[in-house]
Amino acid sequence: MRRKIVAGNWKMNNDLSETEALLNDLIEQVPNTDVSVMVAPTFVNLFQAFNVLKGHNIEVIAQNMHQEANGAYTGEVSASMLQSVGVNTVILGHSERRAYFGETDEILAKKVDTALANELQIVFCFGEELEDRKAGNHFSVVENQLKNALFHLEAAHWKNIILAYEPVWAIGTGETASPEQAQEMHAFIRKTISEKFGQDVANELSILYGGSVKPANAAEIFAKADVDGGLIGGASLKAADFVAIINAF
Ligand SMILES: O=C[C@H](O)COP(=O)(O)O
Repeated sequence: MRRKIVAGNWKMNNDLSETEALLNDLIEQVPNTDVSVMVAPTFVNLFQAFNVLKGHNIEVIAQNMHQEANGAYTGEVSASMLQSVGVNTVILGHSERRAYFGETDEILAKKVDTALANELQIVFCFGEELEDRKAGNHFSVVENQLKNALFHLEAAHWKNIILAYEPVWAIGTGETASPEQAQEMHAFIRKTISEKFGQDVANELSILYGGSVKPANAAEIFAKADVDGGLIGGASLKAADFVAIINAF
């Protein structure tokens, strides 16, 4: 059985008191559910997020990490630093990291290796830009992103990987991929993984959709056979909206 997951990526939002307030709202409102619920606050609030959520069924995850173990990388955070505050899961490859911070497939392949070597689970993000889709190149772009960053892995590694397909044109724009577009791409991704790593890996792999998921559209996206949940940006910043998305399963 594949895991159903709803993860909130808070991006660079919420200071300490806002973080505490939103987490307390989530404690009150998140239902008992078979959906794995995750939230990704900014680095400086991870430690306090664990304190606030102690004993509650919401996982605190990180938005990023550096590929090196330690050293002279001013402003960066390592895998072992994340682990030392209790983090077990890290988002890698978000399109904003790729676009604004120059994260290439090659860097991401290294980050993936470092995360796995440190026994972190990965939410690996990828997705095409609008020009790619308009040109009809979206499948090959996605396939290359997967190949370049993940195809050097072994089948056994995949128990620690969650994929998040996020078409860049749908992130923060209010424009969502249609449920059919999401399903078509998710099925392609599962087939691609199956061909390389085998049917068992593909069957167990959770593939999330991200890009303007809201309470109004979550149910029809999550209803699709190969969509196992969502990576939620803007709508994860309001407890009521995030909880409505969890309840959309
Ligand atoms: O990580 C989340 C995605 O970038 C989606 O963001 P969004 O829901 O604000 O479009």
